[in-house]
Amino acid sequence: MRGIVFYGTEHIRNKHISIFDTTLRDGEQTPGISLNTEQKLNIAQQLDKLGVDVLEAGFAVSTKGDRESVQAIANAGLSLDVCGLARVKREDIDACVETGVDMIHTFVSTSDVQRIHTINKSREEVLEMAVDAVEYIKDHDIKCLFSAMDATRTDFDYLIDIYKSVEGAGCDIINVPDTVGVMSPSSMYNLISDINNNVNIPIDVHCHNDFGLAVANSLMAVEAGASQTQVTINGLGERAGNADLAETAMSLNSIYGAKTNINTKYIMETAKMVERYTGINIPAHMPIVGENAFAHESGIHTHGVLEKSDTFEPGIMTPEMVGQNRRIVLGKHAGKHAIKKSLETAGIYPTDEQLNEIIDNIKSIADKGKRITDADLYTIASTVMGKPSGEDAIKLKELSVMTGNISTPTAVVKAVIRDSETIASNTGVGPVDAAIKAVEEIIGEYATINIHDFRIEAISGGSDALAEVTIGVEDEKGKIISARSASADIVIASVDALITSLNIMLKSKS
Ligand SMILES: CC(=O)SCCNC(=O)CCNC(=O)[C@H](O)C(C)(C)COP(=O)(O)OP(=O)(O)OC[C@H]1O[C@@H](n2cnc3c(N)ncnc32)[C@H](O)[C@@H]1OP(=O)(O)O
Ligand SMILES: CC(C)C(=O)C(=O)O
Ligand SMILES: [Mg+2]
Repeated sequence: MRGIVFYGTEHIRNKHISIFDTTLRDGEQTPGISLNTEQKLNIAQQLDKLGVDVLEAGFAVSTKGDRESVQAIANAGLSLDVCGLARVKREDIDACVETGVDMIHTFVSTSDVQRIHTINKSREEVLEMAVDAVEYIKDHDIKCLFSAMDATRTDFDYLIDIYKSVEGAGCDIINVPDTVGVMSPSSMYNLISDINNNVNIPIDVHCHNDFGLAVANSLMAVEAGASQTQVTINGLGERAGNADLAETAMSLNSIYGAKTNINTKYIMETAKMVERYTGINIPAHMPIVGENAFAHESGIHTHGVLEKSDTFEPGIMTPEMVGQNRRIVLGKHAGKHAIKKSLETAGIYPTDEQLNEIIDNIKSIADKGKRITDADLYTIASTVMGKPSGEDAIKLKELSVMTGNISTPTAVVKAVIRDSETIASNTGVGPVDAAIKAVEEIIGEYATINIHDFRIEAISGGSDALAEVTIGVEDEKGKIISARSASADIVIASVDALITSLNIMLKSKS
């Protein structure tokens, strides 16, 4: 049942749209990001697995490192086309050619504001430079993509002049960049339709997100006839970034019914890899890949979702399709259906009266602004139901850490696990990391630790503040088990929260 989603866009249905990923070029232009060759190669291999058609690997002339990365990716035997960026300069094009790329993306400013204030050339000179660059690329028998930079602020007649000239010079595909993200969706539709009426080669679009319209503008460009869109993982890129790959590809796939080569089940894994390498966190509410994209807390929603997920999810896009998990979160807005289900999943069956008391307890904790962890839920339930929650499998006996400016942070953990005493030590980037790794070491044969989230908050002010740590550990089935602990010692709070969630995990396994 697709409701009204195809209304007026039937012409895109089943049309193949090529996905051009520029995470390693425009994405890396995000202020503060620099990826090394190994990271770029790993991302390139992941993007190949994801099914991207063209990958812009970098700007070869810009640094030695970029040249090496582009070369390594071009020679990695990937199935996608590897593209390198070049100004309309032979030196830049030569640098790309030497790396062995399949495609060269050459660009020049065409808007008056950029032409006058950045390259200081007349319109005629820019046109000549563009044609010369395209001819030079084609002399090397390499696919050529030409971008009229700042196309969306360029005089239309001149823009058409330049696109027709590069087409005449043998260019394979033209790109229409909305370099500073100023288009509205309907203006983008009209512009691409008009360009499409004037050229006979494929059209690609590159939209920036200054007004949050990058994905909408890319989709309108496709509606108007563009056959390729430029995107980045997690929407990275200059300023507010570029159109996000996941949002663009999933909209094309699920809303329009268009065809892309994207293997959507790898979307989440790719987003997480790029998050890890770049250090730019994915916001919780980001569509598709955000932690909350398929999470439900409100009672009315969770009740519906537990009955049938389509009630409060798009339905045409499920978490499974994109490698995500659906989560039911307990908190201020939770209702009895969700709380009952969460307890039943752990084998806890309260009476209606007990359930009401558990709900009251949860709501009063949540009203104080606290998150409800699994550990809170089970503690409340065992108190209300008067049943001990069972013996913990892991009992911490000793924890010691050594840290300082000249010593590597090291932790030693001693614990009794299912009646046998174990001791382990490990090092880390800080004392908390070292302690968590030492726990990982002792627990190794019983469970795999996959920490999904980790939050530290100071409860009071001052250097003697209580640190509150909330930890979420993912089990083998993708279920996240959360627990919280507070202590004046941040390492003790972290280890305690971790061991509490592991004990819940082990109880549910036995
Ligand atoms: C919208 C975009 O994303 S475009 C891509 C932007 N990406 C980057 O700039 C990242 C990598 N860039 C770099 O490492 C450097 O800017 C380089 C190596 C390319 C050039 O560095 P520099 O020679 O130090 O010049 P600088 O960056 O200060 O200025 C840009 C130069 O390129 C020229 N230029 C800019 N665009 C073009 C173009 N498309 N074609 C030809 N020349 C161009 C400018 O006129 C200026 O030349 P000038 O030095 O003769 O005045
Ligand atoms: C190089 C070009 C396509 C670019 O990144 C832009 O115009 O934003
Ligand atoms: Mg850009």
